Amino acid sequence: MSATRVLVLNSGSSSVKYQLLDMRDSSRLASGLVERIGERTSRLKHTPLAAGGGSRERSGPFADHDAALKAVAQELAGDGLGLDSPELAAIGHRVVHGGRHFTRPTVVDDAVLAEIERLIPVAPLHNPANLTGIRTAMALRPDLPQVAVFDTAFHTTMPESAARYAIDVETADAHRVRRYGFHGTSHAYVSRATAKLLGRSPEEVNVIVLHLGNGASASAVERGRCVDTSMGLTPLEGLVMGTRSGDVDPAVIFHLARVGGMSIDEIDALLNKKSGLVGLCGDNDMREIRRRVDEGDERAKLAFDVYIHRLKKYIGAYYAVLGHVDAVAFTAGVGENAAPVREAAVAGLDSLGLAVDEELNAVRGDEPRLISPAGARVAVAVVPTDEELEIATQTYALVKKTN
Ligand SMILES: Nc1ncnc2c1ncn2[C@@H]1O[C@H](COP(=O)(O)OP(=O)(O)O)[C@@H](O)[C@H]1O
Ligand SMILES: CC(=O)OP(=O)(O)O
Ligand SMILES: [Mg+2]
Repeated sequence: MSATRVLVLNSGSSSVKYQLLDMRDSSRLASGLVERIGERTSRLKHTPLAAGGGSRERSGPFADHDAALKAVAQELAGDGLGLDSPELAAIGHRVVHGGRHFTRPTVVDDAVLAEIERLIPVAPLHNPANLTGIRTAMALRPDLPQVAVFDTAFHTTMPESAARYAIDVETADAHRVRRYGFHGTSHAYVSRATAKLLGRSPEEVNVIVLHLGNGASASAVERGRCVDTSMGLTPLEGLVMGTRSGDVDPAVIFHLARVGGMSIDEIDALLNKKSGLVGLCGDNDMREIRRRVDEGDERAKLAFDVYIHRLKKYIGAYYAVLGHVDAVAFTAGVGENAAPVREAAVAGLDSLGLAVDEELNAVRGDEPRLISPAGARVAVAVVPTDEELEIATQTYALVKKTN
């Protein structure tokens, strides 16, 4: 096959991240981001890496994901990297919810589109954006394979004991209520990269991966296979996130409806958009929260403490699930950049063999690195995730196989 380039689209609820890669050496030709789609202040930042130039910014407004992607296509064309290029082999799409059906990357056809659409109620912030991304890309290049790479796929190996909620089996099955897990592309990539950092193969190690971005999730990876993860039916369960509550007693919902007089939609918006760090202190950016903590702000300290307490609980839980842990890996925006979060999350866990070396933890960089003291029983690592590279790799492998 002569075409060796893959365009990856990671469409979020209000953003699109993209990368164009040459899969001969996995090099990046261009990357970019459209933020705040649908708002008046939306903007596009495009970095043509192959051309060696700096980033270009373009302000919107981009009314929806369709408009945003058309603008991305124009930017790429401006660098001679347009979607009409014969060197483009496929377009890879992050799709957040694939249910139980999709366990591996899949070439999109009408049936696949229909299934992604059917799953919208369990990924209302994500799947609609993913669908628009696929449809717009299909319209621009109807001849190219469009490949869906699912956030849920890596977690389909979870045993029933971890995937089942303890609710009536018939009711759960009738409505496909179970724990699916998300961020799987990142958990897969980071657990493998962590094994590599340790000089071992993925099948030889047990890793706890902490993906701490705006959305956040933890996973327990046993010899390369996911055995538990913190997100559930939807990306709301588990850790404290930027705007999502993570775990709450389900009776909070009944209480807010019955006693608080709130509608289901209002409670949904509360838990998904007005909770987590933003609900606790008004900010969802960890940089800002740390700045406020350092100034003695009590609300910011409360938010930080609740965030860390939950994170620590999951580290302990997954330690128990795995029995033996070789490494704990921190990744995504918070995990890769926020040294105080990493330090606080493992503080006091020496008896589990977990500790962070203060100097190593303070080092910044883009490469996977150890931050535990020399000779520690469990490695603690910072392992930058690269969901776009992983999606491109899976996409290219699939189209090469089918061509
Ligand atoms: N230097 C930093 N220090 C602390 N936190 C950071 C830093 N840079 C980014 N973050 C955090 O990372 C978050 C974004 O993470 P990211 O993985 O890009 O999220 P998403 O993919 O969900 O948008 C920001 O909201 C912010 O809290
Ligand atoms: C599934 C999920 O939470 O994704 P994100 O972190 O991109 O919002
Ligand atoms: Mg992310």
